[in-house]
Amino acid sequence: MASRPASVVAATGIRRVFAGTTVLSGVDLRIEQGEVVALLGESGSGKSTLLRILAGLDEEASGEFTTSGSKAVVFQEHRLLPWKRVADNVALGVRGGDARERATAALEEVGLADRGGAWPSELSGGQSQRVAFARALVREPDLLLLDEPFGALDALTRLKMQALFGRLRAKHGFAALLVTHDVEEAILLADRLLILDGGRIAEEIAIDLGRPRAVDVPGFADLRRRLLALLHVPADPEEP
Ligand SMILES: Nc1ncnc2c1ncn2[C@@H]1O[C@H](COP(=O)(O)OP(=O)(O)OP(=O)(O)O)[C@@H](O)[C@H]1O
Repeated sequence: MASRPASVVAATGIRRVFAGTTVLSGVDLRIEQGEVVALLGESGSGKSTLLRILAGLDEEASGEFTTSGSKAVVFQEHRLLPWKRVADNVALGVRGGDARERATAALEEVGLADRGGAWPSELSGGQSQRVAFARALVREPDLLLLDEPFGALDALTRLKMQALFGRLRAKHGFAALLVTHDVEEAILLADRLLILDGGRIAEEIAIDLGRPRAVDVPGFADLRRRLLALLHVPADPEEP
């Protein structure tokens, strides 16, 4: 019998209280190797808090969690160091004599092979976010933790970045936790959806729409409508 692949994230009973207010009251979560899980929830539901905990950036949380393999985080803002050139930003913290070559290869993968010598201030928002992805990829992560990585981009750039993410994922096979407000993005990119509500995972939905996937595949609209209802958003702007 084939053994079950190890989970890249296994968390149970994650709790986080800020100044007497319970934001996470007992989150259980597993992410399997190569699986993309989108985390949805209303504003303030604790999505970023959970992601930061899993990234190891919040030591005040309680509960148990393990992550296996290497991980990298991409935030809504690119967080590039303005005093380092693009390639140096990507290579930052990468050990080994081939760090430079690996940074160049990662930049090539995100379509910015020719911008390694540029300063971050010379890049557009979309390009900067590509660099942020290159900086994550160069670490060959088993797990990407993504906090609204396309949230600050214009709608067209966002679509291009979603396509880039799909290609990178198909090639590298990393697992990801994708925090997003965008219901369509979640359905397009994820294998499974989680809805955070009341401090817990209130709903879990496997997406069986196949790949490649587009907004017009059968089942997409129904799932979108169901998710909007779960998030208490009217599907029709004129709905009373
Ligand atoms: N460092 C902090 N100190 C105090 N309260 C915090 C802190 N970080 C988050 N919170 C509170 O925890 C709650 C959840 O915040 P979080 O940013 O995780 O929500 P979110 O679901 O990611 O929201 P959004 O979708 O608006 O980004 C909010 O009420 C927020 O004010």
